[in-house]
Amino acid sequence: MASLSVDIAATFLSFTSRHHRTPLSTIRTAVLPLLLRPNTLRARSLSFQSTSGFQSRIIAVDSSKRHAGCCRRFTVAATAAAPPQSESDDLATKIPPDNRIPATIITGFLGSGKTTLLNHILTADHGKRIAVIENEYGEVDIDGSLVAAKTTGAEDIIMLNNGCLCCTVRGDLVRMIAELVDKKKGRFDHIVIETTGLANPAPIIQTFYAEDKVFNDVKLDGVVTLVDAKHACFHLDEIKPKGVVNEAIEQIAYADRIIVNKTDLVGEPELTSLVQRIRNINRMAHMKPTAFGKVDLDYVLGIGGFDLERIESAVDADSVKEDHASHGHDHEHDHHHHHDEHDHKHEHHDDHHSHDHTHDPGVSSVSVVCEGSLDLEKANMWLGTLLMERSEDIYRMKGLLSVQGMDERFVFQGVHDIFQGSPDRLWGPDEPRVNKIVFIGKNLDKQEIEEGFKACLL
Ligand SMILES: Nc1nc2c(ncn2[C@@H]2O[C@H](COP(=O)(O)OP(=O)(O)OP(=O)(O)O)[C@@H](O)[C@H]2O)c(=O)[nH]1
Repeated sequence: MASLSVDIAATFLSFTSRHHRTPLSTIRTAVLPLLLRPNTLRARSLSFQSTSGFQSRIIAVDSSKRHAGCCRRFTVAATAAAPPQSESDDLATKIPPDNRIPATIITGFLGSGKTTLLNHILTADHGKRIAVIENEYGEVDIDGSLVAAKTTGAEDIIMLNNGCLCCTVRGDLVRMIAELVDKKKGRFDHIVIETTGLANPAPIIQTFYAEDKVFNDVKLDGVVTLVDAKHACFHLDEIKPKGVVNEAIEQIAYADRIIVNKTDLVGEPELTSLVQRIRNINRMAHMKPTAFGKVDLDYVLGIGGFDLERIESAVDADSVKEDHASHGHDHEHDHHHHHDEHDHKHEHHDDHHSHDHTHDPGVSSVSVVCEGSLDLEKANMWLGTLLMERSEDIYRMKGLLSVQGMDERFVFQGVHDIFQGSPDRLWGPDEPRVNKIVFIGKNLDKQEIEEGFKACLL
């Protein structure tokens, strides 16, 4: 398994070093398939090798077809002239220039304030025309929950009812985005997707890469997670049966922006401890405490959380970005809102009263910052093997690397088995070649990651 992984990473990174003068806008992205299941090894291996003459490519795995071992391939615009290398090249397509419509995922546990934030976005004066996709269970009182949206003219409000985006409704999401784009392109500037409180964001994120209908027209701008300052610890502490995810933790782990909401209901010590706890899970996200979802709009829209061009700010692990300025204790509202007030019926919905204050989320951030240049082969071996063996546990990753022989910085980001990397700007003549990587995931061993990474340095 390791050698295949090495092939994949080596092909990719070697490529980038050969074409290091290609501007980022031309070679924007490559997504490598990391192999999760032995029965998919062969298919993906063959398809990858058949593209080895290409300048860059995307290979995206449709996770809904993972069991069947299916994979699809795209090639980048810059490679359009390359002749087909194999039968499967008829699936080749171009990466569009990045004027795709941005989409923001708003997630957060039940009652954390997602709709409140959405209403704030829709009523704020930002001049953007926003299409909203709502994912709710059962009958939805659209009049009640999105009054502001209706009256202030969200371009479209589409309901995805009776299911969770993380499972049955994903196909519907793809269809709805495709339909929006087909019928209303030009009439809206941004898509906002509000998930149910019990959704795991990963499959929704993957939809933006694995589904070409979506990928060609829409780019994921970011994941915004609402955290209920009053009840979050309760949910984070919840022990789930083996193999069942704690959605509250996952929603934090995948976030680009975390809004710690309902600060009017807690005191400073409670908030400080929650903020620290969130920070332990996700060191990359920006975090802002507030009440009633009141944040600046540019905090949640246009954040470029998946843009390679913006990796640097995310991997700057030392810059912990809490903004206490907006911590509003001046609100006197007493909306004691508990998740039990919701009557969502879903198979993931466990008995919230059974928690026992054990605190072992197992999800954390690990960052490594070190100066030096990486040996390409060793780095390939290490990264390839890590992703091969641990991609299910690695929720998000971002990195900025100095590779021996490359004049540019190499930036990458990923979500599980989706990996994107590209040369970035040139290193400055006197600029220290500092590598920075951050992984957010389950059961990460900081020492092992740090030692493994440092062993790749020359
Ligand atoms: N006190 C207080 N109440 C809030 C705040 N933000 C939202 N609420 C209230 O909390 C309740 C739930 O807010 P919603 O915006 O509906 O939360 P949600 O995440 O969309 O809820 P679900 O979709 O049911 O998961 C509503 O009654 C809001 O008015 C806040 O900052 N402070």
